[in-house]
Amino acid sequence: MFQTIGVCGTGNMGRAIVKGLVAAKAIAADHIYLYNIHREKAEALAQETGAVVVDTPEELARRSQGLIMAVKPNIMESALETVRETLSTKSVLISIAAGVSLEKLAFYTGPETKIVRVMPNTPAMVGEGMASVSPNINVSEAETADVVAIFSSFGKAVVTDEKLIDAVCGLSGSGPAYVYMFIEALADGAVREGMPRQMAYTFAAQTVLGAAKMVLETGRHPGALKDDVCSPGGTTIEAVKTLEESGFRAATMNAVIASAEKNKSL
Ligand SMILES: NC(=O)C1=CN([C@@H]2O[C@H](COP(=O)(O)OP(=O)(O)OC[C@H]3O[C@@H](n4cnc5c(N)ncnc54)[C@H](O)[C@@H]3O)[C@@H](O)[C@H]2O)C=CC1
Ligand SMILES: O=C(O)[C@@H]1CCC=N1
Repeated sequence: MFQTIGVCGTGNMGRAIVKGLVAAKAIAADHIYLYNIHREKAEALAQETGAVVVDTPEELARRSQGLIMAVKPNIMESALETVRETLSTKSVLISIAAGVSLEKLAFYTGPETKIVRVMPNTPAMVGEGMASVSPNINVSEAETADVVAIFSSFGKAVVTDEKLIDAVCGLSGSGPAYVYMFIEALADGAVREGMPRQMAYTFAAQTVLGAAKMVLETGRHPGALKDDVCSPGGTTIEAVKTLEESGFRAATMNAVIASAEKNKSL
């Protein structure tokens, strides 16, 4: 396991990873180094978590056995330029950027660099992340296992062929946004029926959490679990019919495909 981790870019995803790591106690907070071009953002996260702010990207690279690049895809090239020279040959560079291939990352850093592409998601913050992990050829099995261990400490992490990363992005990378929209819509429906709003969010979120747990823990087909809720001639099948009429499944599939397509084009 890495003794030190650096995070370059402490925005929404960088922050979620640091908070997940610290809560999981996967690595001592004072061995997590943060750099943000807007220093105050890194300092705010350091205050919350006990991680350490460094002054320059060079220092970040020098100190980090695992260096997580959590900047936007369009500035990855310039951000890598600032860490390339000081990154130890033994360190592993971990990019979470959508749409930036292992090949392109190696082009920016040099052919010898150990690089792992990871597609995480923001529920990392509460220990329920889902991440894919795709190493390049310079990364050993033990180093890949170290990256999986880091991302497993705050959720699930699976070694994945890089060619599946567009699908991963469309499903679990972007997916929390679709689920929040679903939760909002469920709650709005109940509010329409007279339920107080805060109560509706609790009922909606716990329903999503419980249904997700049923899929993961029973191993049963989601369709069979759905059938168990639909009593013959009952209430649920009326609701299912309206969802089918509204194109719920096609809309959801199209959302995953749209995000995956965008990931390919970045
Ligand atoms: N937000 C999400 O749910 C997910 C994001 N990602 C990837 O994570 C990366 C970051 O995304 P977000 O956190 O959403 O963006 P964000 O805009 O919230 O965070 C980016 C951070 O980088 C900082 N920054 C800009 N230039 C910098 C530089 N040269 N050096 C250091 N820091 C710099 C910005 O001040 C900002 O705090 C993207 O590449 C995105 O594709 C991947 C999976 C999920
Ligand atoms: O919206 C984005 O581009 C990033 C990548 C996956 C989730 N958020």
